[in-house]
Amino acid sequence: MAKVYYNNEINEQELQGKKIAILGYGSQGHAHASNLKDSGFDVIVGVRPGKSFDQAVEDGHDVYSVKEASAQADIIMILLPDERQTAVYENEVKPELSAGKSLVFAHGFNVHFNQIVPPSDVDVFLVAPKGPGHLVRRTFEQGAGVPALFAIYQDATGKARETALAYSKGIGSARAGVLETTFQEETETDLFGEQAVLCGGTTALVKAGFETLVEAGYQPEVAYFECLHELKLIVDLMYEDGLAGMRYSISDTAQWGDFVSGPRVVNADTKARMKDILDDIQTGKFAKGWLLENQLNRPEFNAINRRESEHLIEKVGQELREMMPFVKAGKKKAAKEVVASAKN
Ligand SMILES: NC(=O)C1=CN([C@@H]2O[C@H](COP(=O)(O)OP(=O)(O)OC[C@H]3O[C@@H](n4cnc5c(N)ncnc54)[C@H](OP(=O)(O)O)[C@@H]3O)[C@@H](O)[C@H]2O)C=CC1
Ligand SMILES: CC[C@](O)(C(C)=O)C(=O)O
Ligand SMILES: [Mg+2]
Ligand SMILES: [Mg+2]
Repeated sequence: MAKVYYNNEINEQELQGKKIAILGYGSQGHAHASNLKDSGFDVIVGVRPGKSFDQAVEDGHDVYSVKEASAQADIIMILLPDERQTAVYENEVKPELSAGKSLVFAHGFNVHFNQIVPPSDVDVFLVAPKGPGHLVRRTFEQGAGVPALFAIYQDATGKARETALAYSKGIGSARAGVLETTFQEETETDLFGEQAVLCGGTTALVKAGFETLVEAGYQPEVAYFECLHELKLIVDLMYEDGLAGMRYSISDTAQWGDFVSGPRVVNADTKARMKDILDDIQTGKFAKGWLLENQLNRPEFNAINRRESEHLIEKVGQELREMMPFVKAGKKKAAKEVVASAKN
C-alpha cells in the first residue's frame, strides 16, 4: 500500500515566513489562494487584468500582475491553463526566478512534456488535488479536504518534500490524505482518467444511453433522469462504499442487470480503445495535438463545443434543473460562503 500522509505528521515550518504567489484565480487558483490564506499563510495572487483579477480583489486577496507576484514570492504556484503556462512562464515567471525559490504545479503536463524547463537551482514540485477546484474550496470550508498527490521533480534546497507536504496541508488536502507520486505518473494517469473515464468516458456513456432511449420513442425527460440525473446518486454510493456498497443499495434486479449487461457495453473492445488512448498520452501524441490545436486558436475544440452545447440532453437538462432548485443549492451555498468569508 502507498504511504498516505495526514495533517498530524506534517510540519508547516517550510511555509512559515514565506510568501506564496498563486498565479491564476480560476477553478484551482481561487481555492488554493483562499485555503492557504485561511490556513494562516502569506498569500498573494498573480493574474492578468479582467474577471479573475476582480474576483480575487473582491475575495480580499492582494493581487498583482503575474510578473510582480513572481518577483515578490518565495513559492510560485502556477495555476494557469496548461496550454498557456509556457508562454506566461517564459515571459513573466522565469525572469523572476532566483536560487532557492519553489516552482509549483497542480498538474505535471508542461514539465513532463518538456514545455517548461526550470533552472536547476529552484525546487520544482507538484501538489495535485484529485478533484475540481470548487470542491477543494467547498470541502475546506466544511472542515474537510480533497485528497491530493504530490511529487518532487527537483530538490535544489533539500527541503522540497517538506515544502510540498506543508503546501498540501495548507490547502486542506492532508485532512483527507496525500500520496507521493512522480510527474510522469501524475500527468499520464490524470490525462487518462479525465479522457477515458471521468469526463470523456462518462459523457459519451450518458449521451449514448440518452440517445438510445429517445430514438426508441421514450420521453427525453425520462431518459434524462435515467441516464444523467440518477448517475450522481449511484456514483455517491460508489464513492462512499465502492462497487459492492453501491450494489448493496440497488435492487437485485438492477444488480443482475449490472452483471450481465455492463460487460456488453464496456467490453474487451472498449478496453482496447482505452489502451490506444493511454498510448497516445504516453507517447506525447495527445499533448502535441492539444498544443497545436491551441496554436491554431482551437478550431476543432470550438466546433465540438458548439455541437455539444446544442445536444437535446442539454436543453432538456436545463429545463428539468430549473424545476429542481435543490440540484443547484450546494453550488449557491458555497458561493455565498466565499463572499461571506471574504467580507469577514
Ligand atoms: N480544474 C481543476 O479542478 C483542476 C485543474 N488542475 C490543474 O490546475 C491548473 C489550472 O487549471 P484550472 O484551475 O482549471 O484553470 P482555469 O481555466 O479555471 O483558470 C485559469 C486562470 O488563469 C488565468 N489566466 C489565463 N491566462 C492568463 C494569462 N495569460 N495571464 C495571467 N492569467 C491568466 C485566468 O484568468 P482570466 O479570468 O483572466 O482568464 C484564470 O484565473 C492546470 O494545470 C490544471 O491542469 C489540476 C487539478 C484539477
Ligand atoms: C477530472 C478533470 C481534472 O483532471 C480534475 C478536476 O482533476 C481536470 O484537469 O480538471
Ligand atoms: Mg484530475
Ligand atoms: Mg486534469
